[in-house]
Amino acid sequence: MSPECVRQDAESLRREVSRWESQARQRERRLAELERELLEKSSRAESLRRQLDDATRQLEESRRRHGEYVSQPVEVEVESADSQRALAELQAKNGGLQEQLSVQRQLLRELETQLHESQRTCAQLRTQILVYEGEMERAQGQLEVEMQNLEEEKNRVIEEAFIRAESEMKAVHENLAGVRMNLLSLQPALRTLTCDYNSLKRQVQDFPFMLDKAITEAKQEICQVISDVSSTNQELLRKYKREMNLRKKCHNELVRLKGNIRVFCRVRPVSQEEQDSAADAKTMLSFDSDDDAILYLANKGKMMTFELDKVFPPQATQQEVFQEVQSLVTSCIDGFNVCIFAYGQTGSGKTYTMEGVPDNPGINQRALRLLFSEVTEKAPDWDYKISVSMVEIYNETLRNLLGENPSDKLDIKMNPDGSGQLYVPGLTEFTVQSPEDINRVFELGHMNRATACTNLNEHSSRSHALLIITVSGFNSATGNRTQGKLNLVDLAGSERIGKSGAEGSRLREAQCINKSLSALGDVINALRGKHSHVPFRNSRLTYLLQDSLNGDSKTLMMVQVRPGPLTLWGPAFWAPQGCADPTSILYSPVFGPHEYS
Ligand SMILES: Nc1ncnc2c1ncn2[C@@H]1O[C@H](COP(=O)(O)OP(=O)(O)OP(=O)(O)O)[C@@H](O)[C@H]1O
Repeated sequence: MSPECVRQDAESLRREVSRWESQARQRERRLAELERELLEKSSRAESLRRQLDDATRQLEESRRRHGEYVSQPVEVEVESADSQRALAELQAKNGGLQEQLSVQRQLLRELETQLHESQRTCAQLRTQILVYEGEMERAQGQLEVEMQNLEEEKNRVIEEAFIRAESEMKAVHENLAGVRMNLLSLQPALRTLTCDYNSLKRQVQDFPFMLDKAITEAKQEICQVISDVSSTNQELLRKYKREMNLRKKCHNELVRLKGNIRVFCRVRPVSQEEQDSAADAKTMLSFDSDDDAILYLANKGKMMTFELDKVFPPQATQQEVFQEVQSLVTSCIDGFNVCIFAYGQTGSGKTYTMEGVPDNPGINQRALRLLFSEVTEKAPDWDYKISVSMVEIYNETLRNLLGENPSDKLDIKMNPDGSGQLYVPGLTEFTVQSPEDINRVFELGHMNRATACTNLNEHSSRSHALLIITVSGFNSATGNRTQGKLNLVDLAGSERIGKSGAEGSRLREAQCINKSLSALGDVINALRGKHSHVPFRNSRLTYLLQDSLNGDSKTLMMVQVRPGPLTLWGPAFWAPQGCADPTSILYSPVFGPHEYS
């Protein structure tokens, strides 16, 4: 039992005993009262008895006297009438005394009854007192036993605590001895520290003077460094401008040597459906493991070789493709206009290359993210603004995909500012400041494109989708300004009308697509051939992109190819030499094909 429990038990027993004691005291008081009452009643009974005795004595006296009178009746009768009157009075008195006696007797009986009653009560109370005393003795005995137990428990607990305290004391003494030892060994260290502290204190006192001196020296050095840096900056600025000019010259030279139009080819992987159909899966294409610019095509026992700027095999990833185009993308930060076209027949992977899929984005998103990181790196010298427009060309009609009314038709006009530049009145331009803005813009463009048609997949195959990114920069140090435009174009599918057998509105759609693709081919051929006249106005697409195809702008044609038998490939590989189809560049003297038997 814990000391706390023992203490609580003793406390409750103590309370119980005091309760019993107060009860006993009450009963003792009551007993005393009853005894006092008994005494009173006994003395009253005694006085009544005395009264009774007196009355009896008087009565006896009266009787005796009466007897005397009765024994001498004649004498009385003879003696006098007075005596007779006295006799009558005595008789009346005797009657009264008789009555009094009977009353006193009655009273005595009552008092005797009361006395008996009181004696019985007294006996009962005495018995009760004896019972109480017995109980009290028993309680006292119990209490003493409990007290004894508690005393023993207390002694045991105290003994245990004492033993514990002794062992703790011993441990504390040991610790103390260790601490004393440590203290002894620390004393020399303390002396060293005190010495160090004193010397530091002296140094701190000297510090303000030293600081003043150091600040003055540092100021002089900083002034010197600032003047050195400023002259170095001017030197660097001069070199930077010279490098920029050199870079531009080199680029122009490169463009002149290579032409500013590149052609890449991307072959998409065989889909599950195509794999299931054994005939379709048989591909006639092969690649050169040593030269990533060569594509082989087996046709009627002959091997044709196409030489392009770059060929991406089916396993090429979105990142690998983007890596090859990123220098073109960033050149718009330097003020160049750039066009990247995805060209190919329906299902060849144009949208996959340009837009990509949510978890693996294509050139559009990657280009915007790269532009963001590049312009951020150039801050704070350069301050850039990136704005975005989205346009769709369907049946030679221009639609504003970021506008409030995407079904409204837009027009292309000459800018009234006299710059000779074209512009599209009413075309919505969003300034984007973060990758989140880009996502919002793409979502809006996609939603507007979807709401304007009944079947988005079919519609997107038959319309050109353009993402136009304008990057304007201002260098606060040099005052230089730049403006470049990046046009990312997902062209409509390039099916041949004759083969598709289209009629009515489908025929008109196909004619429009062919017309605009031919116009694009004409423009590219005229630009590559450096013709004096370039027929930009022959289609909405080439007219809209005039600024971005002309001059020192850069163009990339990404020819998308779907695998499978030759019959499925469409005009990309079938266009006869000299045909206006833009893919005829594949047949140009530069790219081939070279036939081998
Ligand atoms: N490189 C690739 N890797 C994996 N899947 C691809 C690749 N290229 C295309 N695909 C898939 O092939 C299918 C057709 O591609 P996509 O829709 O991009 O073709 P498209 O040329 O844009 O067709 P359309 O002219 O009808 O718009 C899609 O399911 C696409 O996800």
